[in-house]
Amino acid sequence: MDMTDGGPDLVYLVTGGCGFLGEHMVKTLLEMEPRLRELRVFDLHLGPWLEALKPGPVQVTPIQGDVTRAEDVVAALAGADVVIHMAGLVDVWGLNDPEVIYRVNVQGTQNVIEACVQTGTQFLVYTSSMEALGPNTKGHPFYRGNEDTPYEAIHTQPYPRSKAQAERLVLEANGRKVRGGLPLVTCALRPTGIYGEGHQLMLDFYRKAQRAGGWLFRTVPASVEHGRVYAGNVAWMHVLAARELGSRATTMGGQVYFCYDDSPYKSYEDFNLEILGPCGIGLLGTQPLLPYFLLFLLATLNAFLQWLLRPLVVYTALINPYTLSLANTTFTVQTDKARRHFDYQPLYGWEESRDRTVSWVKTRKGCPGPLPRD
Ligand SMILES: NC(=O)c1ccc[n+]([C@@H]2O[C@H](COP(=O)([O-])OP(=O)(O)OC[C@H]3O[C@@H](n4cnc5c(N)ncnc54)[C@H](O)[C@@H]3O)[C@@H](O)[C@H]2O)c1
Ligand SMILES: CC(C)CCC[C@@H](C)[C@H]1CC[C@H]2[C@@H]3[C@H](O)C=C4C[C@@H](O)CC[C@]4(C)[C@H]3CC[C@]12C
Repeated sequence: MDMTDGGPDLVYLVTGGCGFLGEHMVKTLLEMEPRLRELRVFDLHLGPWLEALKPGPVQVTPIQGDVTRAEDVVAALAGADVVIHMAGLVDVWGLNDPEVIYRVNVQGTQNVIEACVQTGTQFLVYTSSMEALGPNTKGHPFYRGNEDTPYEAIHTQPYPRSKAQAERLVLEANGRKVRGGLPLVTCALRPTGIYGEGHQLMLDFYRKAQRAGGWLFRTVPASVEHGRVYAGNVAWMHVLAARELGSRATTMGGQVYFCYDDSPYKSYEDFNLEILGPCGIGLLGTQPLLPYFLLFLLATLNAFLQWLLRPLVVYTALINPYTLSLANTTFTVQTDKARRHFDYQPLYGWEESRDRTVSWVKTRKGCPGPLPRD
């Protein structure tokens, strides 16, 4: 990628561009990447909001496609300079069969890599996850760690296992020769729990609290820190990583970066309260209102019901043994690797990130919507 000339001559492809993070990604690229000539938005389900972007100076090309179909990916990538690969199945609730999660998250990523090689696309930024590393099932805390902090990654669940496998594929592909003979340059970004406009789970908590008279009930000790990062900053980090991969290939190629910003270190529920508090929601209890063993029992019962009802219906509940252990294990990051390697600074400070999310929740207040994991 020629970094010297400032003209809009680059073609980007964003897979999963119509998801929660994808929408932030597409809008941030259009706003912040002046060298963009064409932005291809690839997704299984295209969002109607894309239409509003079409009259702008950058050519926005919606592509309905499936990352598990190699031919879809090759066709979408032909002639692209950069691919930001964030399509994936985010499923920690057992909604999908493990093989489906593998096919989309791992095989889909392999398809993206092979398509880069085949079409000559030289730059690939992969949206990984903190879960490629942890928390592990032993409940080991990862307290404000960085990319070099030793941690025993143990994956028993399909989603984190798939993210770890896909991340490895992406990093190992760094340096492969693409069509035309140039080396593929790859890196992976690992967001912690993302929040922001479009965060369905935040809305689910909001509506649940509304039905309970405006209250949430504490289930996780306040001392358990859970990493959170604003979607706009995660998107911005992808913009910068993609921009710099060309000129800093030796430094950045094959590297992982945690996504971080100024969002405060808090428990999962205390953080949610930062957003939902200004929307009129309170959190009851300074300690968990139910003892852990009861929550664990409930989570196990939910897992049992899921197994029992599987032949008839896919029963899912918010709390299962895995989500309970995720929420109850400290996992936070403190790092400056992205700043050192590609000059990343958050685009939005904490107050602005919070306020943007609060405003969004408020606008969604009256809107009916599904509560898929009630
Ligand atoms: N939400 C988080 O807290 C979080 C945290 C860390 C990492 N991530 C990662 O970020 C990425 C985006 O997550 P999100 O929260 O926006 O999820 P999302 O479900 O909102 O978006 C994923 C998008 O991928 C698309 N998709 C799914 N299967 C596809 C397929 N076979 N072909 C093409 N497109 C397909 C979906 O239609 C959807 O638009 C994922 O890779 C996820 O693992 C998310
Ligand atoms: C109060 C709790 C017991 C209720 C259950 C909360 C639970 C649904 C939350 C807790 C932690 C959340 C995950 C965490 O933020 C990180 C990620 C990584 C990312 O790659 C996908 C989303 C995910 C799994 C969050 C999902 C919701 C979780 C499990």
